[in-house]
Amino acid sequence: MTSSVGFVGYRGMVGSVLMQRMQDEGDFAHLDPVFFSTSNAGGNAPAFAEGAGALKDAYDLDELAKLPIIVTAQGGDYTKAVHADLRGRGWNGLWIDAASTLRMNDDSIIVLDPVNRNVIDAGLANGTRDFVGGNCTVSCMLMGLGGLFRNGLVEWGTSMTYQAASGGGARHMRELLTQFGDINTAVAAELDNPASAILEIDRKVLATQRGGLDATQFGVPLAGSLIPWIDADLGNGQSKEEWKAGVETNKILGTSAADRVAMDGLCVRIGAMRSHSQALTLKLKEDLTVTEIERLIDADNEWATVVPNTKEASMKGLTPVAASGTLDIPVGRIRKLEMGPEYISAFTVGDQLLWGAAEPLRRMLLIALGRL
Ligand SMILES: NC(=O)C1=CN([C@@H]2O[C@H](COP(=O)(O)OP(=O)(O)OC[C@H]3O[C@@H](n4cnc5c(N)ncnc54)[C@H](OP(=O)(O)O)[C@@H]3O)[C@@H](O)[C@H]2O)C=CC1
Ligand SMILES: N[C@@H](CC(=O)OP(=O)(O)O)C(=O)O
Repeated sequence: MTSSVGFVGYRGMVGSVLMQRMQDEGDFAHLDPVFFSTSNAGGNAPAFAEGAGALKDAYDLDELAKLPIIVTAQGGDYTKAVHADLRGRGWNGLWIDAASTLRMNDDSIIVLDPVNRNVIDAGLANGTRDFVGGNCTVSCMLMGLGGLFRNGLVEWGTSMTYQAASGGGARHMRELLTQFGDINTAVAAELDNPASAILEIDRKVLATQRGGLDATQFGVPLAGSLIPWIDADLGNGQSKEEWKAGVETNKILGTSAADRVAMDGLCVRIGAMRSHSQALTLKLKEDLTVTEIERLIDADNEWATVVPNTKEASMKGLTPVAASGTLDIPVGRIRKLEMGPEYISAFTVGDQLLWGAAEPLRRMLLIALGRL
């Protein structure tokens, strides 16, 4: 007996990665998918879902309410527009969502089952119906460093992020590539001539960045530069992305107020395509050896992988290029800092469309279906 599952946002960036993972793992054999669209109701369901019928209107509450499980990667505006009304009319199904809208509600759980399966199971048993994927940097950090956090070894931490263009969505990725291309075009003749002066090339690049690039999505040029602010301005000097590090980490871990781990830092957009990186400083509660720290990280889950703290291994295995498209979460640059024996550094990279977005949703669906 299979369960019907509604999918909203299946063709967006997170939704596409989710669909691909579900096809790769054969998940559709265990459910009857119903696809929804906000823009093309009546159109064809995706080709991979043979027999799924026409796309339904994602704003049609009657259609949504027929389903025991809805998975959405459509975005926060959609969640705001539909979720409360659906609940308001008595719908008691499971809502599995990629957007941040419901994350910090008391009656929702942030899903990252390799880290908080106990919280998810308890929630299901106690009647929780809203399960939300975490912020991408938070989820990737906890997948990598779960061995330290879950053993209660972290007193506080800072996370300085290097976030890829894909965190903004498909149009942001296209804009970054277009900017790189336009910069290259502006100095193509000089690059072809080995005798041309590098300062002249640099001057032309800067002039193009300052006046000749389309920056509609990011607001300012990203190619050859960076943007030290992600998400909304909270008005207290902190960005919303930075705020999420503290509140979401503690909610996922289910820490009590007394055990709260202070997490804060600066979130920065860089010109990587996909995969978020972060440099961490952690104050541990104990003076552990680096060997013991590495053992705890490696042992925590099957995806966290310690990269030896050498130049060669770091350059090869600890980059967005190495991590993108994989479920691996490499963690490297682990060493004691000058500040004292409990202070360590670490650097981790994770594909924020996989563990940072689609994979926790996919696994929550499998848990709900009793398959994980
Ligand atoms: N990007 C990321 O790294 C992460 C994103 N999230 C969250 O996931 C949610 C979805 O994000 P994301 O997938 O990036 O959003 P996208 O903008 O890629 O997709 C969202 C929706 O846009 C519509 N759409 C309009 N034009 C197109 C087009 N040309 N191609 C594809 N879809 C189109 C689709 O709806 P329709 O088919 O109905 O027209 C689609 O479902 C957001 O809430 C985001 O915050 C969470 C973690 C990480
Ligand atoms: N804000 C993230 C992506 C994202 O969608 O995060 P959230 O799900 O917390 O809104 C980024 O831009 O890299």
